[in-house]
Parts: sequence; structure tokens; C-alpha cells
Amino acid sequence: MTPKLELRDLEKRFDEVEAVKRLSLSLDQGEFVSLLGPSGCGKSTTLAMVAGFETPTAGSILVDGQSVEALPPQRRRIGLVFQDYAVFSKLSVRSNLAFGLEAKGVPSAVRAKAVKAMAERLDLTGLLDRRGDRLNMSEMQRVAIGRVLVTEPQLVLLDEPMSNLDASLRASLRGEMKLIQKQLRQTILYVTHDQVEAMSMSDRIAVMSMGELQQIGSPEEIYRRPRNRFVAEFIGDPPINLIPCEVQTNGDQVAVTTAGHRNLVLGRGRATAGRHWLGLRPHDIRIAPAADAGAGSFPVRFLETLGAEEVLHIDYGGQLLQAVTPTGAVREGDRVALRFDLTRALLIDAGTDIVLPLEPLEAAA
Ligand SMILES: Nc1ncnc2c1ncn2[C@@H]1O[C@H](COP(=O)(O)OP(=O)(O)OP(=O)(O)O)[C@@H](O)[C@H]1O
Repeated sequence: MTPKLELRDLEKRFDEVEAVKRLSLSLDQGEFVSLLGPSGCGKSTTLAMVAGFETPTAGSILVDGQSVEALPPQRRRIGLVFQDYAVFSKLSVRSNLAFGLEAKGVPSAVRAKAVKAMAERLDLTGLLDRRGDRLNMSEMQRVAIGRVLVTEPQLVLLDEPMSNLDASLRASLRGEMKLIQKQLRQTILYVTHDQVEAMSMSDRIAVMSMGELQQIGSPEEIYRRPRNRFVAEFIGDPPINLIPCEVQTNGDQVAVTTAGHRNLVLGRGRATAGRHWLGLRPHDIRIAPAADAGAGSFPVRFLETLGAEEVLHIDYGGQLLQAVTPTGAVREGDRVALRFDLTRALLIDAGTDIVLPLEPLEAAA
């Protein structure tokens, strides 16, 4: 199947700044892909090239297999949704939805039909005569998206549409956005620096750093099998613990010793002996009451309550480890024993920052 959007070795330089470096990725029809990364990593520049507002320094952009670089933005049939879902406040929902079609010179009878159909799909029929400034945020999101979709774009680009909204609103809009996308099977490229947004809505996430694609995969792949230290640290909340460790190999069996544990067998693979990083997510550390204050027991320095769960900050041989546990299980100052879920641990090469592939113990046994 021809991808809906394909970027091939796309590059953009602004004088000496390499904003985007040899970026290749493709989106299938109906796929929701997020470009995720910190500020300055090249997300917006990538979007601007796809939309036609920036000219690539090298590489190509194909929509339905056709190169679009020579086309001006208005001829690309790409829908854009901007920050805050700006809708025309003085115009009715009907006029907002009709706007793009009117600009294209679509006859009024055709326009009215398309607006009616879109309003029905997005549950806006009862609001067609309401002014833009009388809408709540959920309605506004639907109008902003509907206004773009009614023009039947081949592809929709969204650039941090929720970045200025408060957290609880973002949470409800995320669910709604995913629902709309699933219903309409629209191909979406969504730019965000917010990993929760990317994780909750995307079919696949493309993680970028300093102009380079680090990894592309499903939210679960990105979370469970990050390719390198950057992705491991960027994804996950609370963030992954990186524990200095000493690797010992015995044939193809890989084990590590840390400040608090000896000979933790991780699985089979190829690792070089020496000092590396053991990556463990806070949800993959189990807490048990310590039998005594001896070796294997660690003091809880402080707690952060999230509601049903708490983040424990545990003094692990001088390093503060974060572990997540049900609220009320432990108090500040308690000593706890730690059990690591080694089937989920990552071994990160300290020289290359690459996560080393390991066959888990069960499969290896
Ligand atoms: N028009 C421009 N002229 C010069 N440099 C630019 C221009 N646009 C972007 N850059 C640079 O390119 C790099 C990537 O910027 P870009 O805006 O694409 O990143 P981003 O990930 O979208 O970040 P943000 O979320 O802050 O917008 C940055 O170093 C930025 O300073």
C-alpha cells in the first residue's frame, strides 16, 4: 500500500543550524502519528516543510506517492490545525465550518450539505447557529477540526493544539480527539512536546532530538523497548531510573551489580563487561518492608502523592531512586527492601547510549 505521507531523507538547514537531519518516515492512511521531542528538536520545521511553508534543503515529501515539494501550500490539500483551536469568534459554527469551502469557491448548496454532514459526524448539529465565542473548549476543538476536515484534506497536521490549555481540559480533549480520529479514519501528523499526549493518542510515535529521528514505534514499543538512552529518559512519568552498574558476563548470560544489589541476572545477550547503566522504570520496582536495617534495606527519604499512588524517593547507596507504590503503604523514613522486575530492565551502554538487546530470562531458560 502506498503510504499517505512519506518523508525521504528530509533535511532543513538554517545557515549553520541543522534543524532537521535526514528524516525518513511514513504514515499509512488513517494513522495517527505524533512527532515528539523537546523544544528545538525540529518538529515544527518538519511540519512546516510538509505544509509547504518551508522549503527542504534536501530530501523529498510524498503524499499518496506524489512529490509535493513543487506545490505551494494552498495546493497541497493538507489541513492545518493551530494552537488553541482558534475559531472565528464572531462567526457562527456554521460559518466557521463553511469557511474553507467558501474560500475555495465551492457553491453554496454543496457547502451547506458538506457542513451539515460534518456537523452530524462531530455532534455539532445543535450548535450550528451558536457564535464561536459562546463555545466551550470541547466544542471549539470539534469546530476547529471540523473546519479543516470539511475541505477533505489528504492529511491533517496539528501543531501543539493543546499546549496552552490547562491539564484537566487537555485530558478530556485527548480522549475526544482520539475518538474523532478513529471515527473519521483521518491521517494525522501531530506535533507535541508532551509525552502523555503522544502516548495516549498515537498509533505510532516518532521521537526526535536535535533534528534527528531517534525511534519510531507504537507507544508501548517506545516505552518498553526504547532504542537509546534519550528515548528511555524522555518517555515515562515518573522518569526511568538510570542506575550505575557493573556488567559481568558469563558466556552469553549478562548480569549486573549495583550499589545495592549483587549479581542481578538480566538475560542473554552481548554486552561488554564494565560500567554501564541499568534502566528501571519506577513502576517496575516492588517495595517490601525491610526485615532489618542491614544490607538490602534502603531508607525512604520522601514521598510524593499522586492520589491512588505515591512516588517514593529511596536512598539507594547515595542515589535517589523513584518507585511507585499504592498510597499509604510506606511512610517517610521507613526502610524498604526493593525487588526489581528484571524482565523489564534495560541495559544501556555507557559509551554509545544504546540499549543492548537482551533475551529475557524466561525465554532464555
Ligand atoms: N526560521 C528559522 N531560522 C533559523 N533557525 C530556525 C528557524 N526555524 C527554526 N530554527 C531552528 O531550528 C531548530 C529546530 O526548530 P523547531 O522550531 O523546528 O523545533 P521544535 O522542536 O518545533 O521546537 P518548538 O517546540 O520550540 O517549536 C532550532 O534550533 C531553531 O532555533
